[in-house]
Amino acid sequence: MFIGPFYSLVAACLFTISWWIPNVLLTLLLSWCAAAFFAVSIAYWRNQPRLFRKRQSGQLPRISQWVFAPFFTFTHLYNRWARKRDVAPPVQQVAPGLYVGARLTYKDIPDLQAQGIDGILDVTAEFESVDRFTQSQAVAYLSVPVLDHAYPSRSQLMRALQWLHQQRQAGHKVVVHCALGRGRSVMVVAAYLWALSPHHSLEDVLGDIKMVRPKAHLNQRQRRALVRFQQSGALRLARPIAWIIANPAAGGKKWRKHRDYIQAYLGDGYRLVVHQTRHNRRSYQLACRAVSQQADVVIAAGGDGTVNAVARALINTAIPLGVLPLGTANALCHALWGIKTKFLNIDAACDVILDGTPRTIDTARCNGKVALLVVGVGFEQQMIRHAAREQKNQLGQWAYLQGLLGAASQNQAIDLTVQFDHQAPQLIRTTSMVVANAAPMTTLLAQGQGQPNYADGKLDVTWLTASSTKTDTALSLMELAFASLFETRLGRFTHYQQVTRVSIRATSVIDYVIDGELYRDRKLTIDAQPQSLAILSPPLPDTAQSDDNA
Ligand SMILES: Nc1ncnc2c1ncn2[C@@H]1O[C@H](COP(=O)(O)OP(=O)(O)OP(=O)(O)O)[C@@H](O)[C@H]1O
Repeated sequence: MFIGPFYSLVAACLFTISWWIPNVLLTLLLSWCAAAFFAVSIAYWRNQPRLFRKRQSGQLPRISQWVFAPFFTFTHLYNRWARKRDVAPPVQQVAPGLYVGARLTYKDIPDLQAQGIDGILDVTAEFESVDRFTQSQAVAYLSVPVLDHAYPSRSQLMRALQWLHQQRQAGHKVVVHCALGRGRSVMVVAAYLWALSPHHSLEDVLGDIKMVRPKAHLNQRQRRALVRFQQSGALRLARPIAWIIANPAAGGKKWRKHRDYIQAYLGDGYRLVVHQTRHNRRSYQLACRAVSQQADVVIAAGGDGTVNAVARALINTAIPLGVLPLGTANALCHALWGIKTKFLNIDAACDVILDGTPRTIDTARCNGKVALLVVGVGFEQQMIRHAAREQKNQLGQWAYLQGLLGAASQNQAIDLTVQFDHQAPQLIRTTSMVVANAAPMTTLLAQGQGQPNYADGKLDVTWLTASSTKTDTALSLMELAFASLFETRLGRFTHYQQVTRVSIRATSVIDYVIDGELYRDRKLTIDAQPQSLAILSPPLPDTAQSDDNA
């Protein structure tokens, strides 16, 4: 998109000029302009309309008005110039009771009143609303701030559509306006008309708008975003239903602390049904109920145990899983979206659920139970046994490290008969065997060849050579750390194999762990379940370079 680079260039030019000007006052003035344009360019690069802090009332805070005054002055002057050149009326009806408009000023009020328009959907981020209009009881107003040439987020669009639909059903006449009534407003109106007639093509919908307003034009990014939203089911007129299944004990009782905030945040985009768990079986039962009642999204709020129990009910359904990482380690989120999820940011986690796109990942099945992360025998199981709830409440994620050190210092070897796929069974003496579907780098015992790929349809099996000395055990853990950091296997003390099925037997009962929960069985059979779980993930950045602006 050219707008971000354009404002960066303006900022760079202004900085350069300010550097050469001998007058201190002028230097300060130009530096201020440059800083304002630079900040705006960053907002454009990141598609972040929040920079201006436009309020729900449509007003811009005084501080924003001052800080970004050079930018606002520029946009006002450009808008006035462009509107003067425009021969088309600023507001035009494109469907019964639905209008597309340019930025509204006091001069437009008589026209709006004459047409009986009593609803305004303002999709500008950079202009204040006409307060006489928005503060009137008789006029419904909604601000959905979007940057010029950009497109709304999924949650913004869903909110806009639901509001538009409510207004239209209540018999209001509504104008959707942006700066010039060409791009942003057209995109929202097109989304609404497409939601009303989903069997039409986007070209049909845009064609209808263009018949009335020929200058209506979506740029490539807006078009692609609209198609993406339509394909992912975001163009709906009723608020989707999300079930939240929350574990109040997870992660040192984080749910209790953040519950109200989360409900208010997600309540913007979803009708919420909230349940608290008592144990994992209950989480699973609740998730099954959500599936049978056709929830649109089921959100697990807690740690990996809760996520696993909820996911179990969603495997091979079309209902996506949302995750609020309120547990201790939340290794799945770490594996899927990176280390940043370790530093809990409620807003970001909620945004993924509001704006995220469902992505399908593999899962595994072990003796009929679901594994999203790992099935572990030996050290992994002993580590989880050590990291009991009180430990996790006291030490947080350090409880797992303490557990691993405890297991490594005991260094207990076990004899397993293991069969990989259709190979002949082999006897393996080991201190740790981990079968991984997904595992972040912190799940050290699963890093035989670096982080497992959770979308390759395969399971990654890592095991350690049973060693008689603790030094060898320490070296094998270091070898895994190396593999994890450099995605390179040394293979001196550790072994690795990629399979789709593995069976493990022992002479006695096997203690094992699945995603942090402890189990016992005589024999384990673990199968890869390729592409079996849809999970809401952060939207992919729009990579397209071309932009033929609207
Ligand atoms: N209301 C509750 N009170 C106590 N325990 C609960 C409750 N609800 C669920 N549990 C138990 O909590 C465990 C799952 O915890 P979960 O994995 O979600 O959090 P965590 O252990 O803090 O995080 P992580 O697994 O990411 O480290 C399960 O054993 C489940 O039975």
